[in-house]
Amino acid sequence: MHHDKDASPPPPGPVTAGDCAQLLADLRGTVPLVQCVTNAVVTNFTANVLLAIGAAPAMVDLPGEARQFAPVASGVLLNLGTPTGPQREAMLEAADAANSAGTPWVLDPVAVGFLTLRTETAATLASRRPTIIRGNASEIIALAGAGGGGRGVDSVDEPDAALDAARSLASRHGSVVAVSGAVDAIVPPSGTVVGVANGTPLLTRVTGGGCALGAVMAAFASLTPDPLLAAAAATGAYTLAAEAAAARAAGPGTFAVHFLDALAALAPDDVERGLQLQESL
Ligand SMILES: Nc1ncnc2c1ncn2[C@@H]1O[C@H](COP(=O)(O)OP(=O)(O)OP(=O)(O)O)[C@@H](O)[C@H]1O
Ligand SMILES: Cc1ncsc1CCO
Repeated sequence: MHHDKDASPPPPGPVTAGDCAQLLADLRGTVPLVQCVTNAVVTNFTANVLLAIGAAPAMVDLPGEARQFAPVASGVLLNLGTPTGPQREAMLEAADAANSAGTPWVLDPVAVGFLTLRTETAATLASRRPTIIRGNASEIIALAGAGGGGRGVDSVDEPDAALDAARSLASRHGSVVAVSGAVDAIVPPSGTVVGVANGTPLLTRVTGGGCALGAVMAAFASLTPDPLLAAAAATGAYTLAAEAAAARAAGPGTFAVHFLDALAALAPDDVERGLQLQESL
């Protein structure tokens, strides 16, 4: 793709493609250590995605160990996909330990709404002020208390409908809220919403497409004090790699394999050239 810097329009908002590209370069230089308390379905995929992009995964999800690890981790992901009792305990202690140590952390409220246990746990975790809350439209609407949730782990709502819910969640908890969809919306506690228009529907045809993105956000959040930039840069790098993989894939199976290759091959320059940021959501 040809890109002429001089002919580019001015950056669309507080986040620029150049800032996102630089953050990917920083990630490669830093190799952030990401503690994941995540679901049984996506654990292996998530660890491989982190390794492929240039981070280091650690699936430390035992009570007692989770609080010990969070202060030494670069970033923490708490994902409620298959929330066993011990995992819920581990998440609560990891959130507290991360907050005490200043470790950024990401909450992914998978399938909240209809299911009481995870919904209550998600509300408790949200009140502990995650750095970033990441979910699909139905999850964000349900966590904000505005809807009943999706169909299992999948969204039945459009991201547009989730924008108001995301704004209210973001200001309530002081978190950046990232809503995934065809255009991902990244919503700060106050100020301008950033849209990332990159991506491919194939990301919704493999399990963990959203869950692994949460882990990548935790990696990026360790690199900057600006969680809006971190969430946008993570989403941009992730969805650009997905586009490259989709161009080579025959279907979901080969997509997943090509996706790991594309994450590893993605260069900061690809982000600078290919990122499609939007401001007016
Ligand atoms: N229609 C679409 N077109 C392009 N990309 C999409 C589309 N829907 C989702 N995506 C991308 O897929 C990724 C995962 O989003 P999705 O909404 O599927 O998450 P999720 O439902 O939480 O996933 P999961 O629970 O399976 O991990 C995001 O990066 C998003 O950009
Ligand atoms: C399929 C599934 N069920 C619980 S968690 C999960 C992974 C996608 O969120």
